[in-house]
Amino acid sequence: MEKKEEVVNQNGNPEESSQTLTDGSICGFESLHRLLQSSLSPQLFKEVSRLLIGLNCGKALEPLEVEETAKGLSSQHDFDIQAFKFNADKELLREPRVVRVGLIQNSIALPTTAPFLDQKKAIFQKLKPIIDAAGASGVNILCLQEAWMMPFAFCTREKRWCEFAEPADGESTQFLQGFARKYNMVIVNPILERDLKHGETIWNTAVIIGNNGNIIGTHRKNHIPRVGDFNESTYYMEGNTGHPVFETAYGKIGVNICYGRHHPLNWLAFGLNGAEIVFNPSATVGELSEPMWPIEARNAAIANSYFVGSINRVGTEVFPNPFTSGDGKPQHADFGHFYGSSHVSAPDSSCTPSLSRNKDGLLISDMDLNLCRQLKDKWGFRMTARYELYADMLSRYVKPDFEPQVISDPLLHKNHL
Ligand SMILES: NC(=O)NCCC(=O)O
Repeated sequence: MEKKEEVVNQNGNPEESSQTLTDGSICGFESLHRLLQSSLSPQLFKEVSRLLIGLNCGKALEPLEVEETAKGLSSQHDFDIQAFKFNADKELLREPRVVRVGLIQNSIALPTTAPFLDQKKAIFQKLKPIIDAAGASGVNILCLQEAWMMPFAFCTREKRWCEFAEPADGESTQFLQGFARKYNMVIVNPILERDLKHGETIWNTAVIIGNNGNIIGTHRKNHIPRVGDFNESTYYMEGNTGHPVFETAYGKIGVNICYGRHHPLNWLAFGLNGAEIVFNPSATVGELSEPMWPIEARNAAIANSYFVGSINRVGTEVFPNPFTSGDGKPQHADFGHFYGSSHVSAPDSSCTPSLSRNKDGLLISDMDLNLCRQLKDKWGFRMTARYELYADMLSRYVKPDFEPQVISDPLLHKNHL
């Protein structure tokens, strides 16, 4: 993205103009990475990048050439494509296990006032060329954003948005099954699920579609936000599927849906079940969580010796009726800006630059899954974790008679005067 005309304050620093607020950019740049690249000398940028996004096998992450058909689709349909390669060290007894992973971030396609069926169809249409670009690029595992098949209406608390919920084998899954077969691709399909066999209850679910177009299984979001406008508990309950890891043709994958990323034990459980890649399909806004976004994902990748694919939707979704969330803020009709910034984090603490903050995009990453075990061997986190200490602590903590282990200074309340 081109740098926009900059508004500069008296100290010579760029100032937030109304333009930067409304177009979702950072002072006219599509991402922090691009801002730094454009503002620093090449030498300084290299050094800042080393610290900010780390090194993979001692080197800056390798960019990959984007495939021609995919390039054509991206310019025709106005979405970004970026591609990178995570290497692992060469091993003597194992061949490299390189998997190509795709993440898609997007805005909704029609205003939230349009008829629901039109909105849904328009999102499907919008996604089609982006998924085709992933397929043409040879992506093996593709993940979409949280509840990609609808506007993220959970701020409103209006029940009519429940109409978007669909069975795990419903329309969205059927739509994606075609691509899975066509491109021999595993697809992670995060939807608002209606469970027909259990009284039509609603869940926030990821359906895992195998590369033969079959449904391998589902995972339901474990942790539900009750923060700011994220009134999601109005719509669905805490998941009942545990922390499944799905063994696919291309690797063992788990899905930690959105707000679950704030819970280290949630990440841990997917790791203990053997995940090599954990996807974090999300919907979150700048004002609430942007500084946490890159840190939590990278920390999870490091602590659990797996790759993390973080995806966030893009844009500002305005709803027909204003709402409040009991936080004293004036009534408003949107969540704020969904800041995109999808990226991949690796167990060696490297990560890709983020996709744009304000544009649809496809991020492609080749990852040698051998890196997971190499990092386990190097750092030994699994071996030094002392799980038994924490199992004991937690089993005591969940009992009603738990007493925190606090040793007070006996002189704490003594009057020294
Ligand atoms: N969708 C969702 O869980 N959003 C919560 C906001 C956040 O965790 O940043």
